[in-house]
Amino acid sequence: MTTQPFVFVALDYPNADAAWPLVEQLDATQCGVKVGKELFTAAGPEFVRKLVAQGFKVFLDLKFHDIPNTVAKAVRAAAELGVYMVNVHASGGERMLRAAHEALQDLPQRPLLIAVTVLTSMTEEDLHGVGLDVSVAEQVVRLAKLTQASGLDGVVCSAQEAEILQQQCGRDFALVTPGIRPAGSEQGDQRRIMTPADAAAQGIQYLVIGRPITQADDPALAVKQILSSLTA
Ligand SMILES: O=C(O)c1cc(=O)[nH]c(=O)n1[C@@H]1O[C@H](COP(=O)(O)O)[C@@H](O)[C@H]1O
Repeated sequence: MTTQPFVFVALDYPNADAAWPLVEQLDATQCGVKVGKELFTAAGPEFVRKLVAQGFKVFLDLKFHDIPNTVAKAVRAAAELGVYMVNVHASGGERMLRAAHEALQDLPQRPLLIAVTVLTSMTEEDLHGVGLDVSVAEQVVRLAKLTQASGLDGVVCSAQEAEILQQQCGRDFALVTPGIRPAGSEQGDQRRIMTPADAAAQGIQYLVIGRPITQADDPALAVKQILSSLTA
């Protein structure tokens, strides 16, 4: 039996005022929220603190990718906001991953530290375009193993790679999967997608869902329908 995944609603809005009406309709006991580059750049740490104060599990998705010292300090600053999860790019390499992990160790309560493997918008052709002559699955597994060996809690990948990652990294290694698309919804720039129900059946721990909710006529209803599809 698989446990139902926890859903992070991606608050991909241009500012706090645009995001807040949806936040007000969400139940913090049923889902979390993700703050990414657009909203964080506009609304900043204050907005993240406000979400945390409202009781939301917050995934701060800033995908840090820099030299080890810079990423370690950035991850530490994110942790001090009280977020539940923070991410870095696994392709920053082992020393960067270890430095990020190390930076959180003395905190009484630390966020989950997750590394992005291959963005869900990318295909094998895109990997070839950046000089990586491997399949998506090979690259995802390679980066997930590096992430795990560096002490992190899990990876961002597509739900399509869940099975191979569960085989290669075990079921306790957290999988965070964007690229979730309910049947009939627009794919947009995502390439490696799966429906919420199919992703739930894979035993994935965390789903990230943005536009199928934020662009829906009734975003709050879209959240409810997605959550109920996970148990169906
Ligand atoms: O780290 C992420 O959250 C992330 C990684 C990835 O590989 N793909 C990906 O889509 N995301 C984020 O997940 C969200 C997906 O949004 P939608 O495509 O609108 O559902 C966006 O906020 C992305 O920034």
